[in-house]
Amino acid sequence: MHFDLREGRQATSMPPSPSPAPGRRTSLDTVDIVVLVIYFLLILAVGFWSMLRTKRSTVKGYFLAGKNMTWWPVGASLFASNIGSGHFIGLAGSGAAAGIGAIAYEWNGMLMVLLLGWLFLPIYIASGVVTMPEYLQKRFGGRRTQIFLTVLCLFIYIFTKISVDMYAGALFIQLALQWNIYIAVVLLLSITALYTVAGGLAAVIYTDAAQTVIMLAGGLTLMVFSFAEVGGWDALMSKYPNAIPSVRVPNSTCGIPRDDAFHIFRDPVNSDLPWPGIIIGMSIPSMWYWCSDQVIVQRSLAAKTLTHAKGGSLMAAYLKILPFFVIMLPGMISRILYTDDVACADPELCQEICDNPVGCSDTAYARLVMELLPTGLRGLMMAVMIAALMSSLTSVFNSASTIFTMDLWKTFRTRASEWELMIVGRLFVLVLVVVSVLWIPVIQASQGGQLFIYIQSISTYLQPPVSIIFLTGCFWKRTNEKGAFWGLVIGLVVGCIRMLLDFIYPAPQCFEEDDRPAVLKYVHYLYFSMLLSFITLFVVVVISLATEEPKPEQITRLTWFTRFDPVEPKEPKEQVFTVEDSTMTSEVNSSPTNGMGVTGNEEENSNGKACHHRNDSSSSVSSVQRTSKIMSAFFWLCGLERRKRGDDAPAMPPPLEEAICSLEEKPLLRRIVNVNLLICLSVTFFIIGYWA
Ligand SMILES: O[C@H]1[C@H](O)[C@@H](O)[C@H](O)[C@@H](O)[C@@H]1O
Ligand code: NA
Repeated sequence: MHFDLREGRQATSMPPSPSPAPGRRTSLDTVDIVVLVIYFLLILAVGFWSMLRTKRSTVKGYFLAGKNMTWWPVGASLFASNIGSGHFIGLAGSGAAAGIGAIAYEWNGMLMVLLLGWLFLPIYIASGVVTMPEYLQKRFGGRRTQIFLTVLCLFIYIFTKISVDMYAGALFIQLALQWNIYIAVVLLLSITALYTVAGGLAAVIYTDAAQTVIMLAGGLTLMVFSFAEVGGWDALMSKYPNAIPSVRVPNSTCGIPRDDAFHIFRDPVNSDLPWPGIIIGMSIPSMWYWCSDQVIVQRSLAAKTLTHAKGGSLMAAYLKILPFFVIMLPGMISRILYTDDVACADPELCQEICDNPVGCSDTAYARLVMELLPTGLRGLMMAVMIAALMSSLTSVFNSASTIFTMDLWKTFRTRASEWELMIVGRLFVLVLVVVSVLWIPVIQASQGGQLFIYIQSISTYLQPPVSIIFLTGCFWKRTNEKGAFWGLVIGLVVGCIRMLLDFIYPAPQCFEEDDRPAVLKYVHYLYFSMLLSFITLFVVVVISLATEEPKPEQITRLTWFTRFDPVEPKEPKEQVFTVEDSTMTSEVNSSPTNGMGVTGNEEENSNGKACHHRNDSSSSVSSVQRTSKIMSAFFWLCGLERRKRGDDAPAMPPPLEEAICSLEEKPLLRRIVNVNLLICLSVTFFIIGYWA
């Protein structure tokens, strides 16, 4: 039995290569479908298991499953949220096109995820925030920085995460099965929707762990097959430089592999990834990704204790060694095996082969899957791709709708009911999806040859100003609201100008003259990242110093140096809650004895001071009890509610993970993670040094 949904035009233009590969399969067999079905059942099972599991434990609001997370689900979830289909397609494609250079992004991430655990997370925990825009709100006061950041984040998600992963996933399906790309997108989206509904948001972290296992199992299998096919490690090293396509543009270097293919650090002036840019220019956007973005930080905040969060960081860092072996090297092997197609260097030929005149290197991974793997394993790889895609999309959707409802909607509609928030959160995901699908043609047109480079260059234009704001906010007490806000605004204007220019003047192909404006021609995007960071930093520092000092409550427990400060009483307007007692109502505030939340059942933090939490949705707790049974069942299914008979769990996610503000760590465990930090850092520097 064969499942064939080929697009006519595609199919006819398909056998383009001089020697049409005879054994090339373009559809899945029954066995593959069976494997896929088993995969879905497994994920659903894990989803339900974790829903039930979290349901039986304490009921402290929707995300509180998170407060019990140990290091391994946290680490796996960090990894799974990070590595998406964009990485599988993009990293392999960049490997095929330009060698190992782009792996610097992954290995740089290893350092940044450690930085999160050891430097940034303690501050976020101490501050008791749940979202990153909320941190800025507390640290700087006012609303405009918070709102600005939220909107910006949502744009970044659309441009660099959602649309890219959807495009890559669809591209994979299209290449593998020759389905129409839009059928593929719709299919992927419905699967993700199904999964989100059935698995529920509470289950995201555990299913992420399962997705990680599948991604690694499938990826490693393909790696073994590709190394076997090419003839092992030495064959890869010796054959790659000779993987030159037979048809090339005459008198050009097009199609010839780079000399520095096996080096990460490349010429500072004439290369595709200049080394000073790799060291500094890459670290700043990467710091946004790992240390100040909701998608990642939310996972770490879900850890039981600071030590477990650090353990999660360590695990994610170790896992991030793997994409090099599992994705990038196979991509390079693909170029050796299918040189004429994957490394095509003639625009017309490329157009025929993969519908893209600029190049076909991004087909590298899919090509391996379809040519090398036996029936059954191709189904597994399909599952891998879907796992990569879904584990990233669900995390992004989750975080995006969290910040949209909490940091935007609630700011403008302070009296919004649970219902309203719930509907808004859901609808918003829909909006995100639609906008992202609309963006896909732009990616298709503008990615040039390498999808991975598209992701990273867009990131470079939007993320550095945010990193600088968080960096200065966390580590320089003098930073104030005006400095931060204007730094962000000016930095972004500069970044957006460059981004627009990039869209207007696409990079020339290898045989074309570079007649772009000088800012594009001479300032590599990694250098631009350095420049942009510097401009932002300059604005932040100058304006902060020229204006008034931040108030004490904007510093206490909100910077590195003040993270152990005693908890200050909150402003009386704000409802103060203890962790245990989520049913307290507004009377709390009028009662002088416990109005500040200093009651017996509070956690002690490392100073022996009480730590309290704000619960935003407290006012509607009672209305929840009135919700009908059918609706609760519906909510439960949608992952909107986690409800135990007799409990008054709020019906809506927004209580979120209650902040864990204790920085306490057990001395022994602390020593263990610290020793591991040293080991992990040594490993990181070793591999980077080895491939330098
Ligand atoms: O996986 C990488 C992402 O694709 C990049 O955008 C990040 O900047 C980098 O840190 C990550 O390691
Ligand atoms: Na993923």
